[in-house]
Amino acid sequence: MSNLILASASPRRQALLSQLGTPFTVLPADIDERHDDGEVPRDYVMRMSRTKAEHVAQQYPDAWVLGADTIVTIDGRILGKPKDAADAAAMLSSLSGQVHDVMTGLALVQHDQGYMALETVSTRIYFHTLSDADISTYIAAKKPFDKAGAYAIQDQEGVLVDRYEGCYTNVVGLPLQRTAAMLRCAGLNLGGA
Ligand SMILES: Cc1cn([C@H]2C[C@H](O)[C@@H](COP(=O)(O)OP(=O)(O)OP(=O)(O)O)O2)c(=O)[nH]c1=O
Repeated sequence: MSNLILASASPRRQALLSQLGTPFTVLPADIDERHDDGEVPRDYVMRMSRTKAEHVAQQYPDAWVLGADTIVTIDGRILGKPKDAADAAAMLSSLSGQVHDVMTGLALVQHDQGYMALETVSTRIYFHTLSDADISTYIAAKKPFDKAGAYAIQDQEGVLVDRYEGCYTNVVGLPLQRTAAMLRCAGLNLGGA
């Protein structure tokens, strides 16, 4: 067991964290991801990332545990992963021609030392205007059911996202520069990063 644990089932987060060069173990945290009524997006992603990290840290109190949660937010609403194709179509049509933010919460926890660091990172996304046919073609081809907001910036060949401002890796699920800074602050060595 490595001293650093990524509390995530996301293959994208695992691939991104590997780029920092520090060894880690993956242990997904199966938690309830429903949001509370009236909970603002920033509070929600912080609560989710903290809950994922703490869930694993309780079992491994001497390990450093990193949890993350990514959502799409538009007009104060939270879009998580779509339930089905109809939900995905409704999400993509609400994003069509609009500007939204992708927000990731990050939590680094170490129980034995009582350590907890929380961060949020936001990236602004400008979407193209999409027709109903664009939306159904995208959903049928890409099946984006495991993605917040029903799309993946890394898997859309420019048909959805016109441009973005801010951190790209944040949209894919793990803002790398901020994650590296958090790990460094906690005294964790990063191999060459
Ligand atoms: C908007 C967007 C989201 N996503 C992904 C990132 C996250 O993996 C996912 C949001 O779901 P999350 O609940 O943040 O993460 P997860 O369920 O994949 O993994 P875990 O909870 O175990 O850590 O959407 C993309 O890959 N590309 C994108 O463009």
